[in-house]
This record gives sequence, C-alpha cells and structure tokens, in this order.
Amino acid sequence: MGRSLEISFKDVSEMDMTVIDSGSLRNLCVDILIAEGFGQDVSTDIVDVLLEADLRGIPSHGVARLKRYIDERNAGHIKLNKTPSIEYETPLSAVVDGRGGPGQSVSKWAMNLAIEKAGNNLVGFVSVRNSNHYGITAYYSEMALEKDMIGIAMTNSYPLVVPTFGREAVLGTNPFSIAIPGSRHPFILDMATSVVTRGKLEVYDRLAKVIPEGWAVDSLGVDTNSPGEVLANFNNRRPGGILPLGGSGEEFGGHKGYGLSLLVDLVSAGLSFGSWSALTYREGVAGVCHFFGAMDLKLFGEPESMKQQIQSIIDGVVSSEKARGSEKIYYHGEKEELSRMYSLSKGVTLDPKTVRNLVALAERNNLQIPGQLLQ
Ligand SMILES: NC(=O)c1ccc[n+]([C@@H]2O[C@H](COP(=O)([O-])OP(=O)(O)OC[C@H]3O[C@@H](n4cnc5c(N)ncnc54)[C@H](O)[C@@H]3O)[C@@H](O)[C@H]2O)c1
Ligand SMILES: O=C(O)C[C@H](O)C(=O)O
Repeated sequence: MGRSLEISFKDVSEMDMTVIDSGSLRNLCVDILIAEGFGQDVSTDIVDVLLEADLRGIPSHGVARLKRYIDERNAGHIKLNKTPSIEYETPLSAVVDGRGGPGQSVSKWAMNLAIEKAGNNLVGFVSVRNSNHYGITAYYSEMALEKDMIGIAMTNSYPLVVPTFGREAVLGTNPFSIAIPGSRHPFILDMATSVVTRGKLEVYDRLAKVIPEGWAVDSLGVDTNSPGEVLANFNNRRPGGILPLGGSGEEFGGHKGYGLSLLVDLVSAGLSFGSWSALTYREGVAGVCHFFGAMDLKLFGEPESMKQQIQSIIDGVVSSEKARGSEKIYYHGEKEELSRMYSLSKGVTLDPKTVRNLVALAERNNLQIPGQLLQ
C-alpha cells in the first residue's frame, strides 16, 4: 500500500476517491497537454514524471499539477521549442542553460549528459540554470542505476522555506536525491530539505484538512494550521512559509535542514551562475536551477561485488530489532516501489478536486473523458 493511501488520503472515505488505470490517465494527460499546445515530446516528458509520482504514492507531485504547467507556460515561465545549450564544459562537467524550457525535458537531457560523461570518464557533473520545475527528483537520479552508476539530482524552487530564526521564505523546498545500486534493490533517498513540500500543503488544502503544528508558519513567523493561508502567502509573496527539516528553531535540528536547503541552492544556483530560490519566478522568468551527477561504481572497484557490499549494509539495517509496535524497517525507496506495484495493478487513486480539474481541462479541449473519471 502506498503513502498516498496511508497518509495523504487517510481521512477521505474511499467513496470519495477515484481509481483509474495508469494507461488511461497517462493518455488523457498527454492529450490535454498536446491540445494545450505543448507538443508530443514535451507532453510525454511532463506526464511521465507526474504519473511516476502518482504511481509511487506521491500525490503532492502528481497529475494534480498538470494545470500548473499550463499556467506556467501561459505566464511565460515555461518556454516551448527551446533546447538546452552547453555554456561551459570540461570532460567531466558542464554548465547548461535550460533557456526556459520545461524542467522535465531539460533535466532528462542534462542527466543524460552527466551519465554520458561518467560513461567516458567515470564521473560526470552538470549544473543547470534557467530551467523550470522538474517534479520528483528521484526520476533523474535513478536514470544512472541501470549503468551501475550512483545518481545524484537536486533542484532549487520557488521561495517557500523560512531559514532558522527567519519568517521570510527565501529558500526553496530544495530536494535532493541520491540513488545507489545494490545487488537486489537500490537505495533511493529522495527528500525535500523542508519538513514538508508545498505539494503536500496543496494535498491537505484540496482535502480541506488542517496541517499539524511544526510544518509551517504564518506571516508573523508563528505556527499555523491552515494550509490555505500558507499557500496564499506564497502566491502574494507575503512573509511566512514552510519550516526547514527539523522544524522551528534549533531544538530538533531545524538549523541542519536550513543548512541542507542552502547547500542545494549553493550547488544548483551557485555552480550554474543561476538564480537562487529567492530570485526565481520573477519578471516572466522562472530561472529554476538544478544539479545532476553520475559516478560509475568502477571508480572504487569491481561493480558486482560493490553492489553486494552495499546490499549487505542495507540488509543489516532493515533486519535490525524493531521498536515496540512496529513490524518493519523500510529502506529508502521501498515505499515508492511497493506503491508503484500496487498502483500498476489496481490503478492510481485521485482525490475529488483533482478529478474535477482534469475533467474541466478535458472538456475545454473537447477531449473524450475516461469513464472511470465520470463515475
Ligand atoms: N521539484 C521540486 O521543486 C521539489 C521540491 C521538493 C520536493 N520535491 C519532491 O517531492 C517528493 C516528496 O518529497 P518528501 O520530502 O515529501 O519525501 P518523503 O518524506 O515522502 O520521503 C523522503 C524519503 O524517505 C523515504 N522514506 C519514507 N518513509 C520511510 C521510512 N519509514 N523508512 C525509510 N525511508 C523512508 C522515501 O523513500 C524517500 O526516499 C520527492 O520526490 C521530491 O523530490 C520536488
Ligand atoms: O511547489 C514547488 O514549487 C516546489 C515543490 O514541488 C514543492 O512541492 O515544494
């Protein structure tokens, strides 16, 4: 069972939720973007990443955000028919200008460049400026796994996170992902450097749920239970925002989450000479920055035995003693894998507002609506 069902949707009765097979959902979303003028390749790139999020039980970054990309194209942030360009290059590295292209297309291209460089020289690192929101980070880090490489991906974002002791959101939710191949399964850490993502606030808002204290602060820097208030403050560029991983102040390590978030901005925007989070989405330019890396296991020895060594470490951790009341210790990436298998066989679960929004997009483009969305 995926996280979407366990966590985000737990207070909604199953009667309210819609389940749709992933193939029909994919076709509908691609058709909507094509009808909205995105072109076949870009539409496929965007929907692939969104649908992967829903399949993995990450509704915060799934097809509920289809309209966001249409709006960002209409606002001039996402520029179509622009291809990324290499602005600086060494055999091991490159600085890429995304030229305002869709984040998903730019990022696949840039991660492939990092993997190609690692194929030639064992490591490859690519920083990207002037791109757009790219969705879930593990989509890109995982691309390295099939070549027996460690994949690294990170991005900055719209300013959403207040630094420790601050009340102005100047940092992004700035996620990073590291994917390391193992002999049976990989380790895939993919995490925002904030307590939660804006997408999770959007899920709570769609479901009309309050958020727990410790997630976000209002414009005075005080805890709030209202996701709608925090989201409105973002849209109006008022103070307030999401707390860094570890929460408010220093007691539970908020200063470490703040450091991780700043680190992601320094690597993504610093190494690409691009916009740091606070300067993104201004004057018709999104300016989002990413960083991608690939490291061949051959850097350190024979890959097959190294994957066994990595597996034995993960196995050692997850087979350790469980806390009272707990039956299982997960490895990173396991819940997403379980959710993916479940969703591929049973279908993707969508909340009522997401269904209404997809139906509206289909109707305005005179597209046929799958029966599963009309029940
Ligand atoms: N593009 C952007 O600007 C942006 C910004 C922020 C986040 N995101 C994406 O949002 C998604 C969600 O981020 P998040 O921080 O909410 O993730 P999360 O908190 O749900 O999961 C973080 C990591 O913890 C692992 N995990 C979860 N429960 C676990 C457990 N009990 N034991 C061991 N591992 C466990 C997951 O496999 C994952 O690797 C990510 O894909 C991220 O890349 C994107
Ligand atoms: O919403 C964003 O712009 C960033 C990220 O996807 C998030 O949900 O925090």
